[in-house]
Amino acid sequence: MEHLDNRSVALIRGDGLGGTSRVNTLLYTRGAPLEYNHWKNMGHSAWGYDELKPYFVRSEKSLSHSKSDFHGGDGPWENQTFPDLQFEVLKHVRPAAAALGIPEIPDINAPDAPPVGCAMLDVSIDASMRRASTYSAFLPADVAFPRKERLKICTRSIVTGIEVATESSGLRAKGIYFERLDPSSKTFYARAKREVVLCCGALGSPQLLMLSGIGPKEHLQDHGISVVRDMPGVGSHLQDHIDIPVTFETPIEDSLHVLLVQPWRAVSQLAKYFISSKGLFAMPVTQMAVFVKSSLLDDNSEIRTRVPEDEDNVADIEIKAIPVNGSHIQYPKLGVFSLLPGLVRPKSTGRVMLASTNPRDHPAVDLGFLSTAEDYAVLRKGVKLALRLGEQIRLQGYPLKNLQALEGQSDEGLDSFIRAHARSGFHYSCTCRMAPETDPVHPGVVDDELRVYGIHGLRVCDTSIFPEILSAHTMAPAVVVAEKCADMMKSAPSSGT
Ligand SMILES: Cc1cc2nc3c(=O)[nH]c(=O)nc-3n(C[C@H](O)[C@H](O)[C@H](O)COP(=O)(O)OP(=O)(O)OC[C@H]3O[C@@H](n4cnc5c(N)ncnc54)[C@H](O)[C@@H]3O)c2cc1C
Repeated sequence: MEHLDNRSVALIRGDGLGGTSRVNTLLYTRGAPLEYNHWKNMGHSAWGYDELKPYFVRSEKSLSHSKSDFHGGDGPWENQTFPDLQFEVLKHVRPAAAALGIPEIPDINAPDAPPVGCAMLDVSIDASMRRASTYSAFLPADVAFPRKERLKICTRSIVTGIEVATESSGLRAKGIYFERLDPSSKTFYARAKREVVLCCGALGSPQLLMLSGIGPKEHLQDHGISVVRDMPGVGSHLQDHIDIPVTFETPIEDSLHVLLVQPWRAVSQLAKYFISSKGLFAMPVTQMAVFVKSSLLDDNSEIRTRVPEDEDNVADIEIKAIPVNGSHIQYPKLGVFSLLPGLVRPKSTGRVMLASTNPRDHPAVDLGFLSTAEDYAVLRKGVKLALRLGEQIRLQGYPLKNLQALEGQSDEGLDSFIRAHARSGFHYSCTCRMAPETDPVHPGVVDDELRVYGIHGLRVCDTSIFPEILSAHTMAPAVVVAEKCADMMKSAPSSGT
């Protein structure tokens, strides 16, 4: 990436039923009501917090919070907090934050959660201490099997294109082409009786649209693809959270790395998990995070005592505390603790393009990280705050050693540290954005009912439709998009849209 000293950063996606929720960190956060109300104020009247809250509640079964106006108690998707901290270093995080004037937040998903605080996070792990992926929650055997006459699931398959026909009423998606992953597979065709719904994620959905001739005309022509519909918005406005790992050495016993260095510990912990559903394998990697709104920090990342009047009261920095190495630099045999300041309201945007016309190739992704100066300013404060938290943990008597050399804390020094260590937060969004197609800067791809402009019978339903990225981890908002999409499809006329 141009602004990361031309470094590449790793991107991850889960390929399987349940998508990336099969491999992710399972943190369940929703974002602030103000952010959804911002979507609403952008003109998407059915996408404000009050309109979406019933979908959050409908899908959720919280095992840690009482059922309420905003927490679900009967939904299919379980989550819980993990207040029992198994690593000493984690026990120091809340006191360290308190010493810096950062209070505890009892529930980060409460609509009135403040923009500064330290919170135990909800994690989508079920009562049996198993991963509650969207697959296990929403497509369990008792839902899938009774529907097997009308529900066909093709695993180990890849969609290679959408068939779009020209009818008297205009363009219409008629079905999809797909292949088995086996390289010698023939091509199959599935006809859509009503609609085609793309849910290939913010990297996959624009790729498939472009492979099908729907995207920026010049880019399609460069790849020799016949243009079905010129849509400059497809793949543009890619947004992602930017994480900067700040790593520290801990005693090996006090880091998850103990499982690598002492394999017998891994075996005994695994046995403990299978026998009693307890131990390290029953714990999420991330249990807590510190949230801060950068305008409430001064240049030394001290909390200002006088809070500026600001209606946009949403944290733009999230610092995750994890007992493991969060950086791309390897520290074999060391115990590592990381604080991961993440910029969760980035201004930088990138794009998804085709690398080739082969659907099995990954798309070419430019995250566009750090293409605006504003993002640097927030990240500097995030890194300084992480260092101050580390210092406080040491002041409490914990033997924490800095692992990365950071020459002073000048803007130049911090910026080069940020460039050298930035990594993806894996929250890719907005590449088929819900926005007017005529938006002069970032043209939209879908309307408020997630229908692709100018093509009947085609919707997109994943994080690519976000009009703007949220400060939340993106899995719970993706589920809400899916819940809402299902309702809109049920109420659509049977001839399709
Ligand atoms: C390592 C990691 C950790 C994360 N941790 C968290 C977390 O703790 N909390 C959180 O909220 N979010 C987290 N996320 C992000 C979250 O998982 C995603 O935002 C969310 O899963 C996005 O949902 P989606 O439906 O938009 O896309 P996905 O879940 O990515 O699903 C899209 C699916 O479509 C498939 N696909 C793509 N193209 C094709 C094709 N042509 N044919 C067939 N299938 C195709 C992909 O293989 C994928 O399985 C994490 C992500 C990663 C990578």
